[in-house]
Amino acid sequence: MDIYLVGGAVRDALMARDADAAASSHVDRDWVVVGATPEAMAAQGFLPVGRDFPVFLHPQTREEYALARTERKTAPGYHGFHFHTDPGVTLEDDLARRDLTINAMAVAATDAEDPASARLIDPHGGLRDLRERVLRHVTGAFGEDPVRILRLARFAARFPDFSVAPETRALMRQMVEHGEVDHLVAERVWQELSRGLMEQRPSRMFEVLRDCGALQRLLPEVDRLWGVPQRADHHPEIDTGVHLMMVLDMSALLGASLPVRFACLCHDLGKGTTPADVLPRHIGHEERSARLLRGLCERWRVPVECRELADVVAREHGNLHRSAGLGAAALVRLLERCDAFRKPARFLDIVLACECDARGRLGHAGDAYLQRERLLPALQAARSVVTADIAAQAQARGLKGPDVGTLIHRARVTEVAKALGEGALDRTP
Ligand SMILES: Nc1ccn([C@@H]2O[C@H](COP(=O)(O)OP(=O)(O)OP(=O)(O)O)[C@@H](O)[C@H]2O)c(=O)n1
Ligand SMILES: [Mg+2]
Repeated sequence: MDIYLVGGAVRDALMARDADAAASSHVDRDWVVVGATPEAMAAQGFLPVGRDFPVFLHPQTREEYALARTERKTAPGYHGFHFHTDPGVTLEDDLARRDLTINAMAVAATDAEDPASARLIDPHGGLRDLRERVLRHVTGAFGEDPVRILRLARFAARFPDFSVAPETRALMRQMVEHGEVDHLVAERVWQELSRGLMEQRPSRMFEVLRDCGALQRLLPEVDRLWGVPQRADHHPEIDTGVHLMMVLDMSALLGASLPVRFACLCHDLGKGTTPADVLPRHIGHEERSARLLRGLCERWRVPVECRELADVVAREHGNLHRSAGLGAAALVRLLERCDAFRKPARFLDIVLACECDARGRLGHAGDAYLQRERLLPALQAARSVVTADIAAQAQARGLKGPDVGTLIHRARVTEVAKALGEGALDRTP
């Protein structure tokens, strides 16, 4: 049997060489095995990944070794695949079924330590596309797997200076028109979207998905934000979709976690359903965002941590932005609504998402989020209240649940007022 290194490890080694960077340290190496059978793999100690899937794990390194295969589509969507492997399937056959030319290059396993100096097996011009910074599909096989649209969009977010080849754009549009993305399963969609959100320039993923029409099918709540105006005094970029992309890229620039980036993605969904006669104002968009968010999260089975952060950010981002004008009592109420006393670490995520929102505006990227300088000391002061002591005293006086809550609230307001050097009364009506 002959073994080859393929995919990301080869691509990234060549990119690092071209960039004159240190050898790339691609962690996840993918291997192709030519001229073997499942039985021969098992005899060598490789462990099958699934029953009907020609992929094995190396007994020591646990890296993936796939038998060279061809694929045929038998039904729409992600599940309808038939694999064909036999010892006669060549490396070239296997490379031809891959998604992008830059991912369809191989080197012999004996050269795997230094792929950039090895003899490259590159039947589809992957190296040329890597140098010209083009994402191009390999063959019509791309059209058989709609997940590849999402993968391509994710690679665009990872390699933001790459463009999409015109024929690949056309193919993706055609796939969307034929309803291919309507059969995607939630797990795969969320997997790719979440990875793309974590890349260097998340906006590129959404631009690519929007361009081919996939965004409209997968995330219509996001897609319809383009063309929706906002007040120019608050939002010099005006367009809500443009603003959203700036917020997402700011979240990446600030190294935000996935829940924060997802919260950024969803914070303004409600602006897409603002009645036309109210524009460019968006009164009450927070509540509408939260409702649209619920549907989106159910559709794509978004994990609860992302969902919950996005919900509170959608509801409260405007209140955090306006918190400079709040007195101690209103600040404590805001902190309570954010569940900041039980989840102080999560409150930092809420503030960070709001910072991305504020700085994701034309001309505001360099602003400091001054609200933080008041919100965090307020939280710290309020947390200094020992709730157990107040509860014990209250119980000794015969007080019950809601009254205890009121006493704790008042004590927090007092502490916040002291810390901010203000009276406890609201400054705003
Ligand atoms: N739907 C898919 C999934 C994977 N591949 C092929 O399998 C390789 C390995 O897949 P994966 O590890 O997911 O991507 P990498 O390109 O290795 O990128 P990275 O691991 O850096 O994310 C890809 O390069 C590509 O050749 C494909 O053609 N179509
Ligand atoms: Mg890989």
